[in-house]
Amino acid sequence: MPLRLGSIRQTAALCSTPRRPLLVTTATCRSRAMATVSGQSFRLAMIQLAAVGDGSDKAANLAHAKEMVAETVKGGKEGRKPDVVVLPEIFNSPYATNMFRKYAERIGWTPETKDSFDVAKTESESIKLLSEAAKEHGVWLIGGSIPELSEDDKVYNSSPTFDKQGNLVAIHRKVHLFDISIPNGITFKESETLTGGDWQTLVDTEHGKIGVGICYDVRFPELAMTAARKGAVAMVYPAAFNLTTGPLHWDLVQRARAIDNQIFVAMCSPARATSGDGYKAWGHSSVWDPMGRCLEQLDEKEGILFADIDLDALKSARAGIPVTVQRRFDVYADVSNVKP
Ligand SMILES: O=C(O)CCC(=O)C(=O)O
Repeated sequence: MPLRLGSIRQTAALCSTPRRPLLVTTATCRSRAMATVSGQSFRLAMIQLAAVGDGSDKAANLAHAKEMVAETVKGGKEGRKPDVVVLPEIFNSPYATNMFRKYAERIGWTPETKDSFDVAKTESESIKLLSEAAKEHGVWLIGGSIPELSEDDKVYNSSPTFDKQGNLVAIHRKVHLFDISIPNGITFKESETLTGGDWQTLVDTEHGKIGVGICYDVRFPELAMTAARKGAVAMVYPAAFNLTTGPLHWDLVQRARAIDNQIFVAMCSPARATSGDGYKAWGHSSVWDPMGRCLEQLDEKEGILFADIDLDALKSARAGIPVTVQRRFDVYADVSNVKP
């Protein structure tokens, strides 16, 4: 009998790179499409956050996230403050299709109005809290994801990114909804209550462009490929795989996106719930380098992961295996459709 999970979702590193300063690499593809990789190496931290209790108390989840961001900026054992901090998918609400609307918040940000967006005026308590955390600690914050209620009354699974001053610079609305049914495994249908987003998210930081996707988005190679072709040095996915597809695919999809595109790939999961009949996340938040090596990975428990994103690794991966200049668009189509 397939497990039906329509209703609820909710420290230790297993596998380790020195930092280097500025790098500018130019990669050319045969005939067209040039991607310029530039930026500074940086330290990434991901918080594998545990839901508080059964995950239903939004205020408690938010307070815990705030506490964990404050802990993370202390920089772990090495005491080195991260530049970019990431939270997991749907961290302020249970992960359940019938809960999203109840927990959804009006944010009021759109790509068109982003320059006039004022955090102080948003109705969203989660956005206010995350913005304050980013500003207080002076870090980039990819704020996991939260259910968002749009002006036209649709609900999205949305990942907000804040700069070091606390400005909300991007929102990625999960593009590919998690609708799957695996016999004797898991059935989940986000489209019961969610709408898919309709833009790609690339965040310009002083460290380089970072692409943001959410969980199931990782299964669509085109999203990562086009981000890389537009110059992204990393794809970061707040995520929450499950106990069926996690052991099979979690590592593989990240390695595949990393190797194919010669970029860093990171996925940040919630910690696995230890009780209750709610969604059980795979955990295992991890970071992979452009050669497909695991830089750091957690187990299933709550924890904080730190990884150095050394942009020289992009240069050497692309020099050693120069697929970026070996493509044969005279033989097959350039499906990325990214123009130089
Ligand atoms: O792709 C998968 O196996 C899991 C995806 C997922 O859990 C999600 O999109 O929330």
